[in-house]
Amino acid sequence: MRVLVVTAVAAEAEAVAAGLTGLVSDTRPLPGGYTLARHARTIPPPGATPRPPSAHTPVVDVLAAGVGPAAAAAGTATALALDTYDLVVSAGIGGGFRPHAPIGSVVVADAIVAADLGAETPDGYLPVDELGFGRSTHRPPGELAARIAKTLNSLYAPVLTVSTVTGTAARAAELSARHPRAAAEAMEGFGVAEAAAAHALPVLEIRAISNAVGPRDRAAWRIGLALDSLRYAFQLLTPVLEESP
Ligand SMILES: O=C(O)c1cccc(C(=O)CC[C@H]2O[C@@H](n3cnc4c(=O)[nH]cnc43)[C@H](O)[C@@H]2O)c1
Repeated sequence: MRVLVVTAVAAEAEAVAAGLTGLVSDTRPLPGGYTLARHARTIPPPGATPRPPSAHTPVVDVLAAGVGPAAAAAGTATALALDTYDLVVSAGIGGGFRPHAPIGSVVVADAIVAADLGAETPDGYLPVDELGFGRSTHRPPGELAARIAKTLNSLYAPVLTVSTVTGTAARAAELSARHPRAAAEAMEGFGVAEAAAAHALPVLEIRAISNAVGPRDRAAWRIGLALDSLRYAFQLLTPVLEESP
């Protein structure tokens, strides 16, 4: 498979890259000031037939596109316009909804939901699809996403995309009431998914939980632990990502 993994920041991209065991990496600049790290197996595993590199050689490209859905969409669309891929993955750290997703756990999205793309009304929130302006949910390919969740022994549940990090119990309760199965929130998945959809490509989202969704408590963040979980997730996923599409 040719896979594009999009993270927000360099530390997440480095954790993904560190997990891609056995793959050799190089970096290349993209227009817009992005740097793409390409990971590929240059020496075939024992028993595999050596083939010259082609547009179908399995690669895992990793791009840190910036924080938030707009930066994620712009970076993803730039990379997708310049090369051929079979799969796009939004990956990084995220907030976990209690009690489903404890710190250090991993969530694979069964739905990627724009949770604040809509309108407030006196009768409550209306998502953008109910306003008639598009969509607020992307569905990852069920069989692959479920298999990856099983490989990672992770939660398989909706991941919300927000432009503002939740920082109060009231907002966490509101989001949970609207999306009772949601296990995580982050800021990029929906942007990555919109760009993937524009290129007719399947999309996954994988989040390692660094903090609980709720009242702001910066001291309780465990970014190192979440990055470790992210690295280990991609270590387990390397053989899956190298499979034929
Ligand atoms: O200073 C704060 O209180 C604060 C709280 C949460 C997140 C931030 C960030 O600037 C990180 C955003 C970055 O990390 C992902 N992320 C991690 N946890 C969450 C979360 O609970 N809600 C939303 N996004 C989260 C996100 O995808 C961004 O890439 C600062």
